[in-house]
Amino acid sequence: MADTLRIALAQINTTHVGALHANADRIRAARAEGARLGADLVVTPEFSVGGYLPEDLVRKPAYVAACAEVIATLAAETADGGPGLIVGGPWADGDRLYNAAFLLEGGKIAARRAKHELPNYGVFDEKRVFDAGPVPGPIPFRGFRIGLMVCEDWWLPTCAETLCETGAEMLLSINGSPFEADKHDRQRLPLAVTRVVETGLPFVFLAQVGSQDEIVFDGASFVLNPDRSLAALLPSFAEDVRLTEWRREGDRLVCVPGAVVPPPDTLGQVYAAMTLGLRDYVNKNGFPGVVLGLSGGIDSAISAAVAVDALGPDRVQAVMMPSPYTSPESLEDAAKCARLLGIRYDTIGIGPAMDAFAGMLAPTFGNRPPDITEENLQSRIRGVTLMALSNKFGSMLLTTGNKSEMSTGYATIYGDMCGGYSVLKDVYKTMVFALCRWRNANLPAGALGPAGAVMPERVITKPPSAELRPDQKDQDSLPEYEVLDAILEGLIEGEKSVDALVAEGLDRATVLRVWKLLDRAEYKRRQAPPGVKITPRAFGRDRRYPITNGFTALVK
Ligand SMILES: Nc1ncnc2c1ncn2[C@@H]1O[C@H](COP(=O)(O)OP(=O)(O)OC[C@H]2O[C@@H]([n+]3cccc(C(=O)O)c3)[C@H](O)[C@@H]2O)[C@@H](O)[C@H]1O
Ligand SMILES: Nc1ncnc2c1ncn2[C@@H]1O[C@H](COP(=O)(O)OP(=O)(O)OP(=O)(O)O)[C@@H](O)[C@H]1O
Ligand SMILES: NC(=O)CC[C@H](N)C(=O)O
Repeated sequence: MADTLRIALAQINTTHVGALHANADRIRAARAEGARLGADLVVTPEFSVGGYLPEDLVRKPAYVAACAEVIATLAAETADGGPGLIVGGPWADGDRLYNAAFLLEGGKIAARRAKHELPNYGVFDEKRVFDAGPVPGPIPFRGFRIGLMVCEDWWLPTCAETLCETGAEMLLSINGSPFEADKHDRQRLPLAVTRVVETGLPFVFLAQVGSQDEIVFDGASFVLNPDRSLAALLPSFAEDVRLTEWRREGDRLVCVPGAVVPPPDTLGQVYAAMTLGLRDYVNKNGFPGVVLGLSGGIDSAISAAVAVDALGPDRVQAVMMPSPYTSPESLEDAAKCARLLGIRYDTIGIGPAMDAFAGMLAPTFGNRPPDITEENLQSRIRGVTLMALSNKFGSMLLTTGNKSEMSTGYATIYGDMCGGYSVLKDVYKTMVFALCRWRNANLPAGALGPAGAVMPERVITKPPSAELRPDQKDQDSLPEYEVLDAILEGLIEGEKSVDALVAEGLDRATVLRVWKLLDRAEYKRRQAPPGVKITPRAFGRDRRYPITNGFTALVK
């Protein structure tokens, strides 16, 4: 009986959903690296061939057939005597379609395991497109019995328990686990410890890294030994192919302890997720870079910083678009921020367009006094201008609204909401302030931007203002951000009642006002660009509310 097994954990960015040949090349490179390290088995993440999350793409028979072809090719390549290979992808079996793991060994598909537990909550809808496989049994591999599971399988006890009872020597899960701040400490590690305690088996969590539309995969793969000690923790937000060595000790399989790379602190994780999300979105969709409006305010400053760290200064263009209400401080701060970041900075005044619209609309508006209409026009003129630059130069427009604004509708639809992607969509304003301070004090790993402060201090300390009329401040229209964000978190992430929030010390009238703002802004969010998921309840797939909602009027 063999006593040593070497498993390479390929924590890779499988290029993107549907890019099967590029994904296969990435898998091949990981297998070659595993072979170089002396691996017997190379493990790649959930749906590594097809790209994760495939959503309704799996309903296309052509996609499923193409995946099967690529998997067959990869299987044939394992006739070379090198390591076995675990990949993920769709498996059409008669009229059933599974999310499956495939063991490729000796030139063929040696085993398949269909995902048994299909996640159908949060961002997931797997019951809609996949059939559930049977509870898995262990797979024999070179003298060892491996308990292979596909992601959600290990989040519930049944599969691990059955694998243990049927003789598995280790639990090995391949994952596509979406990032949420602190998910490793808060959820994955404690749950993995539970599975180890329940079964007495070592546990491997092999995760993918990268981003697909709104979802970031943060990596942080790990191995737990039967005594619950952490034998390996791979980096967060970066690819890695790590060799793990397994030995039989009595009747147990144990992993030789290796490097443990803890995830960054919470702000570091959120910043890294925003950076990876934007980088992969822009690169996978083939944009040369991004353009954004730089107002001298905090939201556009941090968005620009993330863009520079994601793409490098040469791929980011900032545009200041002053109106008669733009303060000299904003002009100075925007220019200084662009200088600190080393990005191209253009100035395009919007006064002429404001005058043109005022003249065009005057006969129809008659003697109605100026109001929010004229404010929104400024925002829309900026949106049209930025989209013109995007059309002309091919860069994607980066939109800058944060979660506090998206929650309350404090943004102009077809105005500052214009754009292709957002890094702040799921970040509350209070966290925006903290992230700015964090970035000015830290150079994130892998960042393409400069070290040191990249946002002028005044951008962080001055009161937020949209500058759409003289002396306007956000707090003329909204509660203080500390109060607003506490209420929003309670209503959105907590689904709390008005009474529960009042019992926590919040003012009833303010809570009611925010509740109504939140409900009424649903129509804006449905038309908002996608953005990086950071919290357990991001707008979009994670939180699906009706637009037409009569319950709002009943809330007291
Ligand atoms: N249920 C519904 N379904 C579909 N459409 C609906 C709708 N309710 C209103 N609408 C439409 O939406 C329009 C109102 O929305 P919109 O035009 O956006 O305008 P509105 O929401 O009234 O105003 C925009 C708000 O955002 C603030 N703002 C603007 C720009 C930047 C910033 C900032 O600091 O970041 C803040 C601004 O001060 C103001 O409070 C209506 O005129 C109507 O056309
Ligand atoms: N004068 C300006 N020049 C360039 N872009 C602007 C200008 N004013 C607003 N924008 C764009 O519109 C977005 C919304 O701006 P606004 O100042 O109204 O609100 P904000 O949410 O406080 O954002 P910020 O903190 O970036 O100012 C900005 O982030 C920026 O991208
Ligand atoms: N892809 C999956 O099955 C992932 C589901 C799992 N609960 C997670 O969030 O990590």
